[in-house]
Amino acid sequence: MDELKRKLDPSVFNIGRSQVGKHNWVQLGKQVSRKVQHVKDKVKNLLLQIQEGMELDESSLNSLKTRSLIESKEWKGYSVKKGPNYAPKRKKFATDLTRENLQTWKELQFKEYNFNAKGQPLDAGHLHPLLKVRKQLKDIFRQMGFEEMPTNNFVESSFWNFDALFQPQQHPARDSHDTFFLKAPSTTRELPEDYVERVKQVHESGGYGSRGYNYDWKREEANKNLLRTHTTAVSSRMLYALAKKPFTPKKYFSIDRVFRNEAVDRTHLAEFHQIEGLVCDRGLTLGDLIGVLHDFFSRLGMSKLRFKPAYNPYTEPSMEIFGYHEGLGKWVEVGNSGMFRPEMLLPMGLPEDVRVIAWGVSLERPTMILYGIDNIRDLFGHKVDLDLIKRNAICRIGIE
Ligand SMILES: N[C@@H](Cc1ccccc1)C(=O)O
Repeated sequence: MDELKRKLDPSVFNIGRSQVGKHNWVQLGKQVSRKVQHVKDKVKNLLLQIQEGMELDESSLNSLKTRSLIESKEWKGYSVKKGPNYAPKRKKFATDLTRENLQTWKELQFKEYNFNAKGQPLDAGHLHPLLKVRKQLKDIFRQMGFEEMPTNNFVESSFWNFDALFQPQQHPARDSHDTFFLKAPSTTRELPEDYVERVKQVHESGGYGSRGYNYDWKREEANKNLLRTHTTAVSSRMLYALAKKPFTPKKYFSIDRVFRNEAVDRTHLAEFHQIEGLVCDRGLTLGDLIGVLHDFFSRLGMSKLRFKPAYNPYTEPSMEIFGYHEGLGKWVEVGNSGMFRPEMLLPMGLPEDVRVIAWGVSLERPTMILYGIDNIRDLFGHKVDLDLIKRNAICRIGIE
């Protein structure tokens, strides 16, 4: 024993000693003598079996594990088999109802429609919402028999913008708070002299049944150039031109830009667009104005209107217009209107029984309501939101 212990590695000696005792392979005494001829190395055989990939019973595995001769590992594998729709070539489904496909439909398999698929985004130019709404308004005016007035002059004289409209020269709207006056050219080149004289008269001392304003009317004030503050300046020029010819009834409209020296905020810009309509005919009454407004606004989708007495220097009576907005479910202020004063029409030379009914609306307001825009600066001006123009749907005015 002592000799064996010296010769062998201690771990081998220990295992051997416990195994020979357990299996009774040798006689242990003073002398060590063999008791069996053959010893089967069971452990070696088990390890060889594992190496070959054979499956072992639980107790063998456990005995190997406790001796740290093996360790267990896990891995995942997949097996791939042919499925029920297996085909060696990709099948092409028919997608269109063409003549050929219809002739051979029995042999074909049609692709199912995907109703959830989104359409291709259109990569194209887009009209600005103001242009879309302006187009619809122009159509409405034309359907109602209105002619468009020429509005291609942003620069106007104070005379046509204010004086001809019986707006007194000390009116607060005329001072530089609300009006942009021009530096160059600062004054207008010519005005119709005889008409200017009649306007001066009616401002200073009245006439045509009016008392006038009783102040010193100054020509220099009337000559001053400005950026027109309203398109009613265009209406005054058109009515004057109309008065020079034998009278014919007219219906005029315009949609164009106006300028006001205002603090810019969510609802105000220093330049915006006005929609102007007027009807000029003999014997018109306030009832005609209300009737035309109902016709006009119901074509815009507002058939419920309310009127509130108001004041304009050039109209009497004057009315603010409120419309019930079905979409918003509330009353909104939509414009201003009135019948032009005799002090304005008679100096022009229009026949005495001719009346003019007129109204003005901003273009931005209905556009903002239609497109759900709450900041006017997203719509117009240098901060305009170009994405908003791309994203916008087509909105139709009118619900009738
Ligand atoms: N000119 C007015 C609108 C209006 C036009 C015609 C008649 C009466 C009022 C404005 O600027 O608000």
